[in-house]
Amino acid sequence: MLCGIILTWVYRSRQLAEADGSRRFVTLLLGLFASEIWFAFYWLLTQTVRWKPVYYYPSKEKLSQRYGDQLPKVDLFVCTADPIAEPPALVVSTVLSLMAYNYPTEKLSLYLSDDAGSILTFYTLWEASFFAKHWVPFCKNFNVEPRSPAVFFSKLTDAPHKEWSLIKNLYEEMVSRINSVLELERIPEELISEDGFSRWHAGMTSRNHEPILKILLDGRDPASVDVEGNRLPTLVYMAREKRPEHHHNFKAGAMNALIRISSVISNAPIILNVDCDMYSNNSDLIHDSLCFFLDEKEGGNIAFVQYPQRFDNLTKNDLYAGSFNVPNAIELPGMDGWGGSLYIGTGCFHRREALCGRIYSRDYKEDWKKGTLSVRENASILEERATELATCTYEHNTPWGKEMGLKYGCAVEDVISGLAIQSRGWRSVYYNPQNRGFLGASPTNLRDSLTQHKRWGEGHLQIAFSKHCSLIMGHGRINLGLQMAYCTYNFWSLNSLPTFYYVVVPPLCLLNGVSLFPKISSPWVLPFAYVFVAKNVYSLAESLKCEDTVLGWWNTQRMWLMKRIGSYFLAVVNNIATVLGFSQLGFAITSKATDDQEVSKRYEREMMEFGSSSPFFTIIGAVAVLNLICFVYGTKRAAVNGEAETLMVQILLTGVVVLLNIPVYEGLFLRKDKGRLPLSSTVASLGFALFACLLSVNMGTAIE
Ligand SMILES: O=c1ccn([C@@H]2O[C@H](COP(=O)(O)OP(=O)(O)O[C@H]3O[C@H](CO)[C@@H](O)[C@H](O)[C@H]3O)[C@@H](O)[C@H]2O)c(=O)[nH]1
Ligand SMILES: [Mn+2]
Repeated sequence: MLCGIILTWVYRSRQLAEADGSRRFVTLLLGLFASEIWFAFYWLLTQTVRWKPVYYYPSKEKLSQRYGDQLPKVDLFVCTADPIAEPPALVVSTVLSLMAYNYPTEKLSLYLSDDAGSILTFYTLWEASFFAKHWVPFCKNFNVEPRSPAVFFSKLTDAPHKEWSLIKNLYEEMVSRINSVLELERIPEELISEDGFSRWHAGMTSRNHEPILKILLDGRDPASVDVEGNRLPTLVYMAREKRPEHHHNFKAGAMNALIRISSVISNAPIILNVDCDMYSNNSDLIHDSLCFFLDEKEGGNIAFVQYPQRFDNLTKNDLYAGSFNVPNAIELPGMDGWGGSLYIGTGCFHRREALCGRIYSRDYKEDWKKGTLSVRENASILEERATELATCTYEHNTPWGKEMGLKYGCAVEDVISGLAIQSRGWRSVYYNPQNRGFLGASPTNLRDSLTQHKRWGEGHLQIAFSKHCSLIMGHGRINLGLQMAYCTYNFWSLNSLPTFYYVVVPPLCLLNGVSLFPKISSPWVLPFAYVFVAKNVYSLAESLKCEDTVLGWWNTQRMWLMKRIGSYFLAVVNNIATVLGFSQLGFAITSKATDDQEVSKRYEREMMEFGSSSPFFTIIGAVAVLNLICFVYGTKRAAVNGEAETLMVQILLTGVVVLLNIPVYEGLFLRKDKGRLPLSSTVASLGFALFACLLSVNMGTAIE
């Protein structure tokens, strides 16, 4: 590959040297050359995450033999932020899947952070605290898998035994109560004055309210037991204080508040954090994860154990490339070979001390008994003490959000915080078990998917151009391989500009008969062809090895194009706007709810869902139309003027872009259903594409 790449550079240099006269042509070539140099550089970066992957096989039997009942306490954090975008029934299932872990219940405490500060979410958790009394023993007695009731009951339709129907009924009744409360946007009259509920009052909004903290189940209370008389895990609801004049720092703010309040209630040395849309798919995960931390030889410097983000709502050919199969199976283990994977925000077990900013040192000994000796305090006194830690002003003039907890001010708070932890001397582990640790919901329409990638692209770019860049912050602290591996993600967005250039300039030149590549009969075409074919065959083989389908790989290529010219391009624009002070950091929550039957049907049939207008679609549509026009007229022109030999590479290149964009043409011109591109996008795309073509015709004559 490297030889091929270098040969293409040789060709470009000679082409530049020979380009006599036309400055415009030289400029065009320089742009192309710069793009190619970038692609080569980026390709090189992606080799670092393929160099030496590491795979783990923990042995939980040995763990049990060695530690018996001396295992540490574990705190479980779940974040939710919006009862509309994140349906409470989903949140409850996530919560229950964690409460039912095969782990001594008295050692587990679950904390739910509700950034909406919604009484509806509180009601949901209150319901869950009752249902848990049936669910937890049921799971353990019948070895239920997975332990998310929503998923478990949706998998089996015929009752295998009486108990099953009984619990299923209880579950369905609970969900219907939750849903009717949501519909009415009001909790039942008789609950209003109950403890907990009474903390809500008129005038409270999600952006303006005092801190609310309620221990719904107190694990230390002998009366807090399930239907069989066994202790239940502690269950805590938290809505940190929100005031319009204080920035709340999105999920990072929520996580830091959770770290603090849990430190006075249970203070477990290990923290698991998951997003509300990710249930645990394996009830033995805690044991697996502890194998890493408690390993006597290797465990001492491990700060976090990250599981991959996997999804159970993907279609067969993964239309929106949401599976991340290749990163999950190859790139993240590849990072591990250099000292640890990224922290990706959910499905991650942390060492509390490392998360709180401790610098690693060889003689540090973890106190695994931490939190177990807490003095028996009255729950309401505990609540009061913890509430003070969830106020807006608590963090003022403290290291929270900087050296302590998750970092603030970045759209990928997880990645930047993980890098900071590694730069403090800790290592991380990436563990991708066969039976998939956590399962979540991936975006089910193009717009959501591109929006999510825009947020990520923005965050990563922000890291790349700050003092937190892995090459700066990591310099001398983490392995050079790991610094480079971080760059493959941090530089995502920078791919947008060269890609844009590559899908706009060569087609326009084709339209005008300007040849940018070697003749198809020249031997110089070989390195170009080799690099293109080898890169794609390799990526296809890799994809297939990671359980993608061929069509799935093709869809991934399309999504790469769309992400680069849509999400990443706007991420670059937005970053510049933020630097100039025109824009502010945001966190667009990914919607997890679709109740539109038609939309779901189209998703199942893998029809691209455009739906509403968005700047993404204007860009994507314009590029697609432009390539189509250039392909049709350029090919015709080449045939008529006998220029096929000199223009063939551009015809092929434009042809590939046209093929990738077939669903876009359908959405623009052919489809009639509601998922098609809106008329405004069609008009705008046509307008921009035609404008660019006309403009180029003028310039083309200038070059000739
Ligand atoms: O102000 C906020 C905004 C979001 N969240 C929570 O953050 C989580 C992630 O939000 P989601 O809308 O699902 O975004 P994703 O793009 O799916 O999140 C991915 O990317 C984020 C960083 O951009 C990481 O924090 C996540 O862990 C990772 O799954 C959810 O549980 C939200 O409830 C909050 O708690 N407070
Ligand atoms: Mn999510």
